[in-house]
This record gives sequence, C-alpha cells and structure tokens, in this order.
Amino acid sequence: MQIPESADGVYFKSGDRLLYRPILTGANAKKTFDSIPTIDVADIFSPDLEVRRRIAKQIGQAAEEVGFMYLVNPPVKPEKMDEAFDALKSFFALPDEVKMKYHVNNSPAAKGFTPCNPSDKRPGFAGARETFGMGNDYTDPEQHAIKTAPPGTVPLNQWPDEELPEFRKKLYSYFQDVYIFSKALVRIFSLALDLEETALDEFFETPFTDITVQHYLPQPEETESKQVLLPHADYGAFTLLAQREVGGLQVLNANATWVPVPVKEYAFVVNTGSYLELMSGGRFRSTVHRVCAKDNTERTSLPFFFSPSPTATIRPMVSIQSEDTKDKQRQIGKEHMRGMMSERADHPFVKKLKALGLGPEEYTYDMISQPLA
Ligand SMILES: O=C(O)CCC(=O)C(=O)O
Ligand SMILES: [Fe+2]
Repeated sequence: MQIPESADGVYFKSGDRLLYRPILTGANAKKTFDSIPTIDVADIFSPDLEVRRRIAKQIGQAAEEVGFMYLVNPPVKPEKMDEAFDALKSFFALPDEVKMKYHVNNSPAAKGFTPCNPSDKRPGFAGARETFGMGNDYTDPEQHAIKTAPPGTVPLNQWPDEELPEFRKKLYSYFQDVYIFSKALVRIFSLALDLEETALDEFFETPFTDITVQHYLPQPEETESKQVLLPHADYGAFTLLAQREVGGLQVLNANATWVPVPVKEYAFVVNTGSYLELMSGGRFRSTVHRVCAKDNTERTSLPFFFSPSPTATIRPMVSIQSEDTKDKQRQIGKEHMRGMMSERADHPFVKKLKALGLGPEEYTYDMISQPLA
C-alpha cells in the first residue's frame, strides 16, 4: 500500500485500511496531549485488589487520552532487557550471507530475517531497516507452557544456533518475562473497563505473540525528518516496546502534531492497538505513530506485539463510545491471514495460497503451521 503525503494532514495505515487525520490549528484545535504519561507498575502483582485497581485507573486514562504510555518499574529486569538487546546486536552484526540463512521466506509464518533492500518498494522499507521476527511456534519447547504443537505442525521460528548458541536462550528469557507481564496487563485493562478482572482472559488463552525487532540503519544523507517507519496504527491488542539509547519514535496527537517519545531506560512504551480499541468499544485508542531517523545513528527497537488467540472472535465488551467500532466483530486468525496476504505478496507461502485459488474467506490460521497440500 502506498501512503500519500499531504501538507494538510497525515495519511496512515491501520491493518489493511488507509486512514487520514487533518492538522487542526487555531480555533479548530482540539484539547489533546503533548507528552506521554508515565505510570509506575511496580505493584502490578500486588495481592491487594485496590492497588491493582489504582494502576488500572491510570493505565485506562492514558489509553483513553493518549493511547501511549511509559510503564516504569516493570516486572522485566533491566538485565533481561540488556541481554536481549546485546543478543540482537550480535545477530545484526553477522555477515549478510549468514543472516540470509534465516530469511523469512523459509518460514510459512514469515518469521526470521528480512534484509534491508534499497529497491524494496514497500512503505518505510527502502534502505531504512532490517528486521528479525519470532512469534507463536508451538514446536519450540520454550512455548510448551502455552500449548504443544498438534501432529504435523511445521516449525515457524528460525534460530541462529550455529553462529550464536546463546541467542535463542536470551531472546526466550526476555519473551517469557514480557509474556507474563502482558497477561497481567490483560487483567489491568479488564479492570480499567470496570469489568471483572478475568473477563478478558478467555480471549488470550493461546495469544498471538510477535517480536519483530527493527534495526534501523544510519541515514548519512538525511536530516532529522526522514521517516524510516511510516505512520501507522498497531493492530494488535497492545504493544510493549523497549527502546535503548537512541530515540526517534513519534506519536500523532488529535491536532496531527507529532509528539516525541524519548528513550526512558528500562521502561516500556506501551500502546493500545486496534483489537483492544474494538474490545473497549472505542475507548482505548490505537494511536498513530512513526519513526524518524536521527543524527545518522543506527537504532534497534524491540517491540512485543500481543493479541488475542487466533481462534478468538472479539467484540466490544462494554458500551460503545465511538461510532467507529459499532457492531464490529473480528475473527483474529482471519485478520492475521489478511494482513499477511496484503503485506507479503512475494512470500512463497502467500503465492502458494493464491495459486490454490483460496479467497480471504477461506483462510484459516492453521494453514500457516500445517503443510499446504
Ligand atoms: O521502532 C519503534 O520505535 C516503533 C516500532 C513500531 O511502531 C512497530 O514496529 O510497529
Ligand atoms: Fe507500531
């Protein structure tokens, strides 16, 4: 999808839709945020429900007013974050021909390495970044606590065990902690909607998890305004982003002004995505953001995308506040397949599905982990 540019507003992508927000100035300007709120979650596992409710109130307010927040003192230790970033640094430092062994085209779920390709015409990709991704793969024993793989399942994740024997262990150690944190946040969001604390649990029994690490490359000829990740809204339930040393993330407010999200060491930047927007009847916002290159430096960002189970069908769980979400329901597995089909036309798995003549209505998430006939 090409994203048009305009002097009067901002075009952005959400899932497979193109949306627009006008710049409002003077008398038209709305009351909106100009910074990202900070919330202390040190007591997220407190046995006292009232303490958890207090955290939920603050997080709910931030999700409604901004859609982005810093969560400080999270239950993921600084050492874990450092280990994950260090492991990623060693991965991206490998020679290209080694990284190419783990190319996303080897994985039906497009997990693994995507090289930086200057001729890649996809928005935000041209010469800007390379990525490494991992996510749901129940053939990995590290995920057996969530689920074991049904017979015939093919592996989806790819690990550079040969070159970096510690990489997988370090990334999984981080994954396990952010996973537990995310499950706790599901309950916090439930409380924030004045629901029973466990009311949303059933949607997240075997959640979609996805880490897609972005390694932004230095942009020697560019000024600060070069967009290296184009404006978009995340479509998951929520995202837990870890940043280290170099910033560049910006968030769009209601007047279409870009608000910076500078690095706060060892905090998570948490943003609510379109699935939680729908489940919250439009209360929690899926806010537009982008990344701009800065000072010709490289940057690595580590997002953990957390979504309902592929088998879940989500719906508004409280009264509807925004017309946008009226009467909507979404089948998560199908949404995922549609996203993959629209974003990765050149992927062999996507081509194979097309060759079989299957239309979007026939896609099921199981197709990804079972060999295609
Ligand atoms: O690199 C960042 O800081 C943000 C990444 C992001 O927004 C995304 O991957 O969806
Ligand atoms: Fe994002």
